[in-house]
Amino acid sequence: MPAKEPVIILNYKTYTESMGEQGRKLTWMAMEVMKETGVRIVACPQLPEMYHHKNLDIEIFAQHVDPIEPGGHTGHILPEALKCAGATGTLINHSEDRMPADQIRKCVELCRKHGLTSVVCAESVEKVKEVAAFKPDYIAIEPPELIGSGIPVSKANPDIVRNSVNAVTDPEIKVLCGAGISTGDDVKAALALGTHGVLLASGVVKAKDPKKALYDLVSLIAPKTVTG
Ligand SMILES: O=C[C@H](O)COP(=O)(O)O
Repeated sequence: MPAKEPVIILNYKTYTESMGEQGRKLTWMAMEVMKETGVRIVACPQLPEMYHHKNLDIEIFAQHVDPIEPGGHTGHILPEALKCAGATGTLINHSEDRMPADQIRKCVELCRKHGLTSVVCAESVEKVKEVAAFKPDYIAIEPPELIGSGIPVSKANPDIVRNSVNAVTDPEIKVLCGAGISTGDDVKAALALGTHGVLLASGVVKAKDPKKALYDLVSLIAPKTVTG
């Protein structure tokens, strides 16, 4: 299995480029790059397709979970069902799928109960502080205005990343950053600011050559020589 840190979380969002067979290919590419370079990569495929990514040698996180117990919750996503589908973790409160603070807290608690890794997204340092009280495994700071922009948060707004890292005093909680990350340089800058990795999507999913983009992404942090 991959090295412990840092982590690259690749969110497939709902792009057509990450759907169906293309989505499966993307997961295989991520798996190959991870094996070859030793950098931990986590894939977040589209939820209805999670089963197609099960039992591969790569961690799979969901893009969302709901704060519910088994029962009558039509259309919702049950933490237990994510586990059945092969997920070992989930994003919570992504910028494109926000939830109120009490629901975030409940999701984190349910993740803990069911052994799922929780990655809570936050749009500001204030939100980082608020969700840190819920003790998720990861907090990803993502300024919404930079999401999908190709302008990396680690270079465009290093202060929000640095301040988020400093705001989390609990050593058990790891801080990631996301928005506009697409190159090895962007990842290196994110780590230099004290993060444990990045959360990204379009820089890889929408790249002409996603495998090349993945190799570039890990090129400056890989413990093994990158040949791709
Ligand atoms: O989940 C990923 C983030 O929203 C960042 O998206 P992006 O890499 O396309 O900017």
